[in-house]
Amino acid sequence: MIGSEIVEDPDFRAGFVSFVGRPNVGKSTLTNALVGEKVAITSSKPQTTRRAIRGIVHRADGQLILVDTPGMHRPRTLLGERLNAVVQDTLGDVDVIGFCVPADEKLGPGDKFINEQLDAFPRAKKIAIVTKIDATSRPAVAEALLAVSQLRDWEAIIPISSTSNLQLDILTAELIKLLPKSEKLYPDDQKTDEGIEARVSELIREAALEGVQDELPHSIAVTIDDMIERDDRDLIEIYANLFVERDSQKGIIIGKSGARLGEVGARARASIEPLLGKQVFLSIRVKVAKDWQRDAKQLGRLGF
Ligand SMILES: Nc1nc2c(ncn2[C@@H]2O[C@H](COP(=O)(O)OP(=O)(O)OP(=O)(O)O)[C@@H](O)[C@H]2O)c(=O)[nH]1
Repeated sequence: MIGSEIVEDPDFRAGFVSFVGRPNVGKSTLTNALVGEKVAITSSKPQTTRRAIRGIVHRADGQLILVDTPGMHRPRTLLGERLNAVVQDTLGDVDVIGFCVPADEKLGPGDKFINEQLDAFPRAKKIAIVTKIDATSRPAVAEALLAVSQLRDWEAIIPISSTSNLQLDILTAELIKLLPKSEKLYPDDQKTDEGIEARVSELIREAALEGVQDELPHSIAVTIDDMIERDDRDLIEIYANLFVERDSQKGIIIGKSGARLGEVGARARASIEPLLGKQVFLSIRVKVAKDWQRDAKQLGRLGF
């Protein structure tokens, strides 16, 4: 063979990294900030992440494959148990675990509980990430760093802010150093390996979560029936179902004369269109799946 010269860098590193931590500490926001594209959904409501989503960070010297796990918590419903099973499966084979604690809150029992769980994954190297340092004072950050340093012997402890882009490059470099030497695991232009339908349904769920009351977030699931590319126009038709658990929740989602559902659709379209690079026609049908979180058969149908 002539001329096909592939320059292999013997020092290149690649591997899997997972961020863990209590709900709402900023794991999804960090994933998105590192990848530079919206791959994981974020929300001010806890426990909005349900799937292990991968974001891929490409650097000249390495490739980080980020596995975003749901917040670890004590299970209350069957859905909770499945989420925890996802966490266990994920952490069983990552190279590095990034334990996230927010700088603007005191280290609590929830953080300690999760830190203790990490003993079950001896293979993974462990670093501590102190998140949201923009949201508090320097002394508070110092206090958070000190508190987390006392939990275990971390490979590194790195303070960051995802929203103010503080120290994210340092974190990336530090994570790459901890990965095994390996060739590239994904092509350069790939940022996630999640299917497009899964990403679209997550964006719809995110749009539906905005502004809803506390108990509702856990009750919402979205499935996609169909995505049809129109030949005659630069347009994709998306037919989605939004499931809630009770009739009363259906009313909340739809709103007066459908006003709220209209807003949800508009918000979802605004984030789906840049993802698909096309105009989107979006149909959302709201359906009731009674107590789906507790029902194994329904959970399966909704993709959990
Ligand atoms: N000020 C500030 N806020 C942040 C930062 N990172 C995340 N947040 C906010 O914290 C909230 C939770 O962020 P998420 O990324 O959804 O948290 P998570 O840990 O993924 O949450 P779960 O999916 O529930 O496990 C959101 O309102 C974010 O905007 C940060 O660096 N600074």
